[in-house]
Amino acid sequence: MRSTLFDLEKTIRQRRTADPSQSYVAKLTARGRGKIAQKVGEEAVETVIAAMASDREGAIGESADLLFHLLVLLADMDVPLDAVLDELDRREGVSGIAEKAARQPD
Ligand SMILES: N=c1c2ncn([C@@H]3O[C@H](COP(=O)(O)OP(=O)(O)OP(=O)(O)O)[C@@H](O)[C@H]3O)c2ncn1[C@@H]1O[C@H](COP(=O)(O)O)[C@@H](O)[C@H]1O
Repeated sequence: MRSTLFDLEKTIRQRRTADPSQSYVAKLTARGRGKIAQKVGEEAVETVIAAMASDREGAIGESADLLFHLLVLLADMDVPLDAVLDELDRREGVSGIAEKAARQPD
């Protein structure tokens, strides 16, 4: 899983400067960060809609679209996927309930 995402991250970084008529990544990148962010939002909503319809295949496809567009956005911000995975590693074993309680002692 990690290598699939890393391979895709590498491809996306290479394709950013390709010919926009030949590359979706280049075309979307040329439209600006706002458009990339909008696509991430759209794919997130489509994933939620598929989940709420108990559409398993739909949720898989929309989740792939979401991860892909998130990687395009991270590349545009020059944030390496490694940084996001490191953050998840940092959180490993820390219960979300305990973490929230530590943040909000009341
Ligand atoms: N994983 C993907 C991937 N997932 C989804 N998509 C594209 O994302 C687009 C989303 O389509 P939409 O209809 O939602 O969006 P749109 O119509 O283009 O845009 P709007 O109408 O919303 O403005 C489709 O064109 C999909 O083909 C992807 N395009 C590329 N990749 C990967 O990125 C690599 C590089 O792609 P290119 O940059 O096109 O060479 C490919 O080899 C793949 O590995």
